Amino acid sequence: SCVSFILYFKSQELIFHKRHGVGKTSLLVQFDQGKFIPGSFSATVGIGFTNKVLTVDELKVRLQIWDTAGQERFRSVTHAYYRDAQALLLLYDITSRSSFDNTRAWLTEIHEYAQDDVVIMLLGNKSDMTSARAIRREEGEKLAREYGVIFLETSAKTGLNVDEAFMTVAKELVRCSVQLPVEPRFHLHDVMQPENEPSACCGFS
Ligand SMILES: Nc1nc2c(ncn2[C@@H]2O[C@H](COP(=O)(O)OP(=O)(O)OP(=O)(O)O)[C@@H](O)[C@H]2O)c(=O)[nH]1
Repeated sequence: SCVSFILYFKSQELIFHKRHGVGKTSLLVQFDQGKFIPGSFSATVGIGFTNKVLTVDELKVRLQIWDTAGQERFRSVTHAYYRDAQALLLLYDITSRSSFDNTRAWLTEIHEYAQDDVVIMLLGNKSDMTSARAIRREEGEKLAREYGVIFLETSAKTGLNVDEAFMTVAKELVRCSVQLPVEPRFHLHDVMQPENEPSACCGFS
């Protein structure tokens, strides 16, 4: 048995027209290939995606991860993808205050465009760059708490929490889809028993 989910991966960073990528592509490469390829990724243009299959409680979960351009000029393109995504990964760079400030704006925006039961994860990337850190871990945790979303600090370079981040999202997606009592979006009842207690895990709390 296999279930599929669409993940939408987003970051945004524009400083005086100079691009400072927060590491989306690097994080996906680390997740996909288990290695860090430094430097020189060409800026993501438009939208690309990676497919990964994870196993959650013996259930195969296919994640279709859409890597989207952070740049403002692609906004109208990327808005269309909010609606289809079951999970949103919002990435900021712990060495960049502006990338962190942007996440608050997205969290508000998501309310408007995303499905109500979307799983949201906030990720603070480049956690290996301790001497350049501009955002304390507690600030990330606080923002995540405020919006009721999951939070982790990651490093595409060292691989810290990279697998954990996607595994956490996959588990949450399975848990949330199992809990839909009336019209399950995924027919999981053959393989898993629905839990009795509904929880506020899905979507904004
Ligand atoms: N030290 C460190 N550097 C990183 C990390 N992740 C990415 N980088 C570096 O940051 C720069 C930008 O990374 P990209 O992966 O291209 O960023 P991006 O978010 O995909 O950029 P766009 O697709 O244009 O939005 C590159 O020089 C990477 O090598 C990390 O976890 N630690």
